[in-house]
Amino acid sequence: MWEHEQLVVRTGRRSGMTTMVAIHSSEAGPAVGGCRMKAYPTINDAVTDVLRLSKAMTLKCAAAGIAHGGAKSVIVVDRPLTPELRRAVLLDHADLINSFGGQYQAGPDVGTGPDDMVVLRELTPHAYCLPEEHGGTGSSSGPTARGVLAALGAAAEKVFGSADLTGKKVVISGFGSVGELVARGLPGADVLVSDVDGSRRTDEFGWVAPEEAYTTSADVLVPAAVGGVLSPEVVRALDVRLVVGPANNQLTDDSVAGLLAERGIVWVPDHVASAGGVVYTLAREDEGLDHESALERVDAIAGTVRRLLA
Ligand SMILES: NC(=O)c1ccc[n+]([C@@H]2O[C@H](COP(=O)([O-])OP(=O)(O)OC[C@H]3O[C@@H](n4cnc5c(N)ncnc54)[C@H](O)[C@@H]3O)[C@@H](O)[C@H]2O)c1
Repeated sequence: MWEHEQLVVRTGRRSGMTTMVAIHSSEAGPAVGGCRMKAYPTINDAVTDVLRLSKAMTLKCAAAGIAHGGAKSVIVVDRPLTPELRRAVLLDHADLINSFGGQYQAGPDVGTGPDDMVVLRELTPHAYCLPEEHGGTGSSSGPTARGVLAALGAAAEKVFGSADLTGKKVVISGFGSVGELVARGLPGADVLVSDVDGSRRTDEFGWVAPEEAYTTSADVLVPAAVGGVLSPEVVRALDVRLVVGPANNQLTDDSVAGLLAERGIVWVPDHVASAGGVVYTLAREDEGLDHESALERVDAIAGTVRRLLA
């Protein structure tokens, strides 16, 4: 059954490139979600991604108690991006965002950042996370990592009897902006990191080859790269007690949650664990809260995880 409110796919008049917006739900309020800029094998793959990601945003806002619905947008990269072409496709995308009259509000996601939001803002007011010098709150990676750490601590209380992960072995798959901050937020833990980009390797943390990240024996696994990583086959091979991380849509389908439970592995749903960024950004940019008060909202993810696991 079609459960989304809208999907609009458009060819940009400046760039000739395809961009799209999916609004899953605006029942709870204007729909929010990041703008992903990425190459896809086919347009259908991009459509599938934007539909799944927009639904995850509805769940994320609902679980975090935010009065917003869920949406997502995608810019399909189909050729090498020069700075001029990047700007052209962002302006095309801004036109598309504007056509929703505020029912879709965009932020950065994989492939885009605060500077891209500045370009969107030239044509639409509906863009969050501009750099601080432009009046925004910048990258949401910090608050997202903080929310993951809050979720991790609460889940560790349940699984290991203590939120303190000192001495516990933690594998982080995806040593990007969030993964790195999560790694740094676990002093005392035996942290191993993994990334398809070998240049991310550092002496600061142990290293696991990306193809071994999901089979390495550990206490905790943190998916912090891409979605669709927990398939039935992968779950059968997991050798951890707890999975919690920021990557959106970690399960290949909902039934995998049952397999995790059968194996006695506690999994914190990604739409709960990864909400720190959107919680913080909306608290600051919509409600005008100061930094510390917005971080308190992020830390409240721990309470949500405790209730969920109870
Ligand atoms: N940044 C945020 O505020 C935020 C908020 C919510 C959810 N998320 C999700 O969290 C995840 C990480 O976000 P980020 O901002 O750190 O992204 P990022 O692009 O900075 O980092 C992702 C890292 O994963 C690596 N990677 C890609 N494919 C991989 C694979 N198959 N195995 C191992 N490593 C791989 C990349 O090389 C990169 O270093 C993404 O799924 C994102 O959608 C991020």
